[in-house]
Amino acid sequence: MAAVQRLLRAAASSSTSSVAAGRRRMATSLAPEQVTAAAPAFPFAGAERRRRPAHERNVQWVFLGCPGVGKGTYASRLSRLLGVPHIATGDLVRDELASTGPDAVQLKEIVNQGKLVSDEIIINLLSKRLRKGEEKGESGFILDGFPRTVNQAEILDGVTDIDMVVNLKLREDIIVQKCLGRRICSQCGKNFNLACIDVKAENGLPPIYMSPLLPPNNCMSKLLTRDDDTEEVVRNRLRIYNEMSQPVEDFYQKQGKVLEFDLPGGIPESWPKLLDVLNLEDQQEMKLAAA
Ligand SMILES: Nc1ncnc2c1ncn2[C@@H]1O[C@H](COP(=O)(O)OP(=O)(O)O)[C@@H](O)[C@H]1O
Repeated sequence: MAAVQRLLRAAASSSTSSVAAGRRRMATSLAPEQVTAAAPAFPFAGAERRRRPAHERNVQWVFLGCPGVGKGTYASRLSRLLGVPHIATGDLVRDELASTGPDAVQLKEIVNQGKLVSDEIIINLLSKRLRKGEEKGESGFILDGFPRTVNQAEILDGVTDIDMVVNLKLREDIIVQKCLGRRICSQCGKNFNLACIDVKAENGLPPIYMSPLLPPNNCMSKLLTRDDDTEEVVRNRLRIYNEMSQPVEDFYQKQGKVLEFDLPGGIPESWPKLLDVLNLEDQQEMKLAAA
């Protein structure tokens, strides 16, 4: 069964607080003889056997980090380098908001307060995106913004293998400045950042310089700020991240899959270092040589 169908089945049971709860509910809804005879040990037990081994597919990575840390930037660069889709659940939510879909109004309210949308909605959006990709022959992925709760991480674990989790880190005061500088071009859809971060070394912390990511002239007059990039909402998103998503880091730490990466600065400083720790410098050189 395709990963998408497994995820959709997981979404159907994700309205409970956890996969374990879904498993218990499934067992208790069955007659006792069915529990022993028919109930699988895990709702996706068949899926376990059909997982594709890593050597038969492309990488399946997750990017973690506070809102605004730069997950999108690095995940999309790596996805181009490795030839895998970069799937950002925030983008899926924004696409849904821009649509006239049935969830759009309810979603807008949640997102504009910096809150998380329900696991059920997000998993449905992700499943749809994965299904489209599978139809096009995509293999592997870099997930950005998912999972954000332990429940989402458990569901993902139930349907597919995650090879590695890259956890990007940056000081919170810098993250707030970066979020407030974010702009998106209403015409081409590209992301830019007007903030120039120049923090001196203090209290034993290294200096950090991040140059702005300025748009070309033709985008300049079409820049929009996301409705959820006000200081109040950004701080709320960070608070929610610390509460809900910090445990996701612990979840993957226990599996020994986390690569911690402290961003040393902007893209020029961080990108080569990230390639170095991921052992991807050769890949980058090959790609440049082929270009
Ligand atoms: N995995 C998820 N679970 C729940 N809500 C999500 C998830 N991913 C995105 N969202 C919703 O979309 C909004 C924007 O997400 P995103 O673009 O990832 O934020 P940021 O760029 O600030 O990290 C979030 O504030 C949240 O409301």
